[in-house]
Amino acid sequence: MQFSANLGFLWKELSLPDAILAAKNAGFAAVECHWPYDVPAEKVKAALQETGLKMLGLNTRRGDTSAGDNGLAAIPGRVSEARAAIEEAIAYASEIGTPNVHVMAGFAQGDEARATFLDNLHYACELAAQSNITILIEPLNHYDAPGYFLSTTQQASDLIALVGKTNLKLMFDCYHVQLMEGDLSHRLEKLMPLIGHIQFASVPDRSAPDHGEVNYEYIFKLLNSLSYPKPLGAEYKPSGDTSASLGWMSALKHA
Ligand SMILES: O=C(O)C(=O)[C@H](O)CO
Ligand SMILES: [Mg+2]
Repeated sequence: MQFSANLGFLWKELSLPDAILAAKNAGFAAVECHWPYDVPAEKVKAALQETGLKMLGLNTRRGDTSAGDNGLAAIPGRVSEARAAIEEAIAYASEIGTPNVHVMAGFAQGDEARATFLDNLHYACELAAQSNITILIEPLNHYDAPGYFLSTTQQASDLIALVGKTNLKLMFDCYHVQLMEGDLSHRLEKLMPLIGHIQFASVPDRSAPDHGEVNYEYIFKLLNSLSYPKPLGAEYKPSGDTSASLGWMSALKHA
């Protein structure tokens, strides 16, 4: 198994370029991040080149976080902001060679939100295809993100079918899926053709994946048996120093 360090949570105290170096030194095969926009893309690109790591994914900007925004793409009346965020994310990803952009839906409910999200996803997929980029959508759990538009894998599968683009995929975050739906093994098997990236953390405390209600040794063995080919995203919140939280890596690498 190979792992991707999610630098939104791991080595958070370091600058993004330094966090990339730290991930390399710790033995990660790739990295991913949340919102890299405060760092010029050339600096991130230089760190990726120096380490030989790929940045597997990044997110669209969330909007005005001080006003509580958590994404824009499903919010009626904010289409031009949502599209600007999509354009910015795709341009940044394309400059640093990132293959996936997670388009964040935001807090909204109902038919108008759904229609807005579908339109914006269509727009994102067409733009992303020009740079060979995949668009990801990620169901988030109701405890951390109450009122977030996208909360289940069923909802995500329906949206993917409706948009009908081959570069629209599911971000399967085991942490969120376990909290909302459970049944991880069957869901991973069934949804495999739709999955663009997988993330993991302990459940329910979202820390290192060596305790809690999910047995990741079992899940990673299953992914191996399904020949899942890509690094798995370690997106957890270390309870202290990141480097001291990595005992799980050697234990799970050979799952
Ligand atoms: O919260 C998550 O699980 C994510 O992966 C998003 O990128 C950040 O909201
Ligand atoms: Mg996630």
